[in-house]
Amino acid sequence: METLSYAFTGSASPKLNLPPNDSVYRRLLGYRHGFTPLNLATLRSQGRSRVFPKLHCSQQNSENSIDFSDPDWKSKYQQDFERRFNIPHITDIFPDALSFPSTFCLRMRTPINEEFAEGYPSDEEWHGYINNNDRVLLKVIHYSSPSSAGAECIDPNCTWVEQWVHRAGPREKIFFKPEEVKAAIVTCGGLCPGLNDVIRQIAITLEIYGVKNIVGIPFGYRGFSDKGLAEMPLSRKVVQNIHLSGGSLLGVSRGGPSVSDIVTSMEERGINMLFVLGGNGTHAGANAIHNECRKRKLNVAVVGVPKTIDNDILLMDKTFGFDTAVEEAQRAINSAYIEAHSAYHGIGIVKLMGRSSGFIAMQSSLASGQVDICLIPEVPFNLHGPHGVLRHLKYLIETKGSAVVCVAEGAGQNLVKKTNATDASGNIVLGDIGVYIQQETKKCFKEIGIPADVKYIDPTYMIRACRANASDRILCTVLGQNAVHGAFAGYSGITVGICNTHYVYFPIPEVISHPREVDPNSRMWHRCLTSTGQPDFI
Ligand SMILES: Nc1ncnc2c1ncn2[C@@H]1O[C@H](COP(=O)(O)OP(=O)(O)O)[C@@H](O)[C@H]1O
Ligand SMILES: O=P(O)(O)OC[C@H]1O[C@](O)(COP(=O)(O)O)[C@@H](O)[C@@H]1O
Ligand SMILES: [Mg+2]
Repeated sequence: METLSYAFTGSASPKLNLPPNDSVYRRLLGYRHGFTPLNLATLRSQGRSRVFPKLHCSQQNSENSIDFSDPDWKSKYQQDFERRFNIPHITDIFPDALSFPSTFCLRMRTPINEEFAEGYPSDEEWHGYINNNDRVLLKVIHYSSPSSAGAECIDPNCTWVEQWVHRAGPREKIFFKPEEVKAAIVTCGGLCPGLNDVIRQIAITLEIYGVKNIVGIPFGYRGFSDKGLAEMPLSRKVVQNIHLSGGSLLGVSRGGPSVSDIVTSMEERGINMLFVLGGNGTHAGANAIHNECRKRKLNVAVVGVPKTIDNDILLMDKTFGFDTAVEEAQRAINSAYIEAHSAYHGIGIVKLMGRSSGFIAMQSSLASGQVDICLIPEVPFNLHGPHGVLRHLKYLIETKGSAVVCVAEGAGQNLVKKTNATDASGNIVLGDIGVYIQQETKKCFKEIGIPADVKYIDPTYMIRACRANASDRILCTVLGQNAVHGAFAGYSGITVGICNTHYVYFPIPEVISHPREVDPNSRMWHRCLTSTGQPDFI
């Protein structure tokens, strides 16, 4: 568990040992999913039971909390936030590192064929660069009370505290000479629509800066150690059309060599810019690679691009591929609906991805308007019993004649047999909740003597393998370009993201301290419930 010792010294430079991010803090204070003691009491007094608060009251001791009676608590919190969200820069370890005018020309030239002996062209009069002090507001809602839906509060009064993160984009000064760069791109974890778009944009943008040595590392981190896997040279020509198909040009994998072996391999290959496309696990690896490079005093930029179909990375509006997944899931849900609707007492069950977060299931259910029951990992449910899913299915069959269930793969894991297995990356292999619900539904309707025609659809890999839709492609394009801008600007140990529709750089640890989850007290989840019309299943 994260350390929570808040030592408000009142000195000019307070040493606050704050938790890695707000939601962790909220969790530990019992504010998980926005349920402060206050709003829980309010909701209960209103007789609203659609809440599943888990208050960890035992953790709410004085040692674990900010001293809100300190008149300076807010500015201390902000100072500490500033420190946490500071993005590591090359000058942290090489204070004398030289910078150069950017070769990324806002007025398009062709630096690819230029010699730089005369110095670099600069467009500093153009006002098109990002200033290092440009910031984007992280939270944009001022909740007037902790009882507001989805409230994210720092103190019991839900005081407004501005929290800023760094704006992404090209800087006027760069810290790498393009002709000295060897850039590598690696894609890790599971597939996700848009991987090729990001690879493409990174390669293209690197070329615009004037980099000639660009390679792809095959099959994830494994490609650093497996001698049989050769680097893939990349250029605009090679990547020109790769976005037209799904998957990853470079291949993906789970597991692989140790961080130390990866960095040794990077040294041997002369890689000084590494672009890492992956989810929580990959980013943990990227951050460890960044730290190891610093330990070895290597002048290397490690920049992540969050890739997860599950949309489970903290603090971002969304991750690329998620919109495409939701769109593709419509086909499966619609098929389930047609099958169910056309059958006598038809029940369609669709399982969608989402290891620990139900974003795909929630958004797909909302988008389709055809789902009667949406089940996600964040909201516990009973299958059997008077308030269980099966009882509601019986009601739906009796009243509507058919029903559609959309279940996230990580939902109801307490109901299925544990596999005790892990994949090569150490992720727990989940029990199959979709198959379990299918079997129990068939059994239940047989027992109660009501005919039911149950059809089960598992479209998971079809959704993951497709190419990105137009909106995801734009997101991939901007993220890929910003990753390159971040590396040239001398940042490392960072990842790119979209935050309140603006593009930003985050320090990696802040976005991966735990998987982002659907907040059962959020307006979005309540909208989903309004749309499906489902009751609580507890
Ligand atoms: N804590 C970690 N430290 C270093 N590398 C990690 C860590 N967790 C996972 N990895 C590596 O990151 C890669 C992808 O991780 P995985 O969890 O499979 O996918 P994702 O990045 O999509 O979450 C794997 O090669 C795995 O070995
Ligand atoms: O079959 P695989 O390759 O292990 O992938 C399954 C996993 O992929 C995911 O869609 C995404 O996981 P990652 O973000 O770790 O790639 C999970 O929801 C799912 O459990
Ligand atoms: Mg993972």
